[in-house]
Amino acid sequence: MLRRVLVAGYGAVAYVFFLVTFLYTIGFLARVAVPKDVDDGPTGPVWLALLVDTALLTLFAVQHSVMARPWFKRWWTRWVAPSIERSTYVLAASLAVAALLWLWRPLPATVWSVPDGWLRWVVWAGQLLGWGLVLLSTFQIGHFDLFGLRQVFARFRSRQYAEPRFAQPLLYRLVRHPLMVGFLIAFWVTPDMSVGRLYFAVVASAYIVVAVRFEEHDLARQLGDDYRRYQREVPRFVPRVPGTAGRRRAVPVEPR
Ligand SMILES: C[S@@+](CC[C@H](N)C(=O)[O-])C[C@H]1O[C@@H](n2cnc3c(N)ncnc32)[C@H](O)[C@@H]1O
Repeated sequence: MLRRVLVAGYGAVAYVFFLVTFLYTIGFLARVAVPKDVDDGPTGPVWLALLVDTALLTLFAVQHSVMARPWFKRWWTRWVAPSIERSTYVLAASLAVAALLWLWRPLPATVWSVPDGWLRWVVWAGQLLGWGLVLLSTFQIGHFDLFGLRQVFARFRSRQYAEPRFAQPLLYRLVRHPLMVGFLIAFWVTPDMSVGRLYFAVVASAYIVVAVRFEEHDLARQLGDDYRRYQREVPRFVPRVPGTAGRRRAVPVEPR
């Protein structure tokens, strides 16, 4: 019983830590309601800021991509119980984000700034829409599975955990990566773009473009022709314009 309580507690702590870093990231990029944002921090030579920021972004990218690979999961679940595998991944990812938020070095020179007025509010709304899309997408494919909570609570209740099926809810019929589209919108749609924030947006976007290829490679291996058909039917990031020749309905995909 104690072990099951500890597992559930560990999952809950990992989830809360994720929520805190996620909300902080929104404030960090928006420069709202956080003590240290993307344009704050120790100043110094540009080369040092670029070096530190690149190292922080690389740490996140390597952690996120390596730990998500099936071969890595097979390897480390020899030591880490499968019920806390996802929570540990979430904890590691949140630690990498926390390090980035804490140690990020600013390059505050302005690239663009939208003057006060209605357009500025429209741009803010666009950024909020991006974050909303991120959150909504997680719920479409199983928010509590993605962040490890269902796994630890299945263990707590001594139930067998079943991975969610490969789903094609609304957003996933429009594009294959709505969650990443949400991030791209949140990173780029901003009324105030500094050099440091632009560097963050460029590197993070490049990482997203590479990371989804790894994810698709794994999904194609798991689901075979069904996934390859889904790739043909549904665009990666940009929805098709209704009425264009390429528009077709997505086909059902077998469960994972
Ligand atoms: C962080 S989520 C990102 C999902 C997707 N790349 C996106 O941007 O919306 C990554 C996890 O989602 C899973 N996944 C991707 N597409 C899915 C779908 N249509 N249904 C269920 N799970 C999916 C992947 O297997 C992976 O474990």
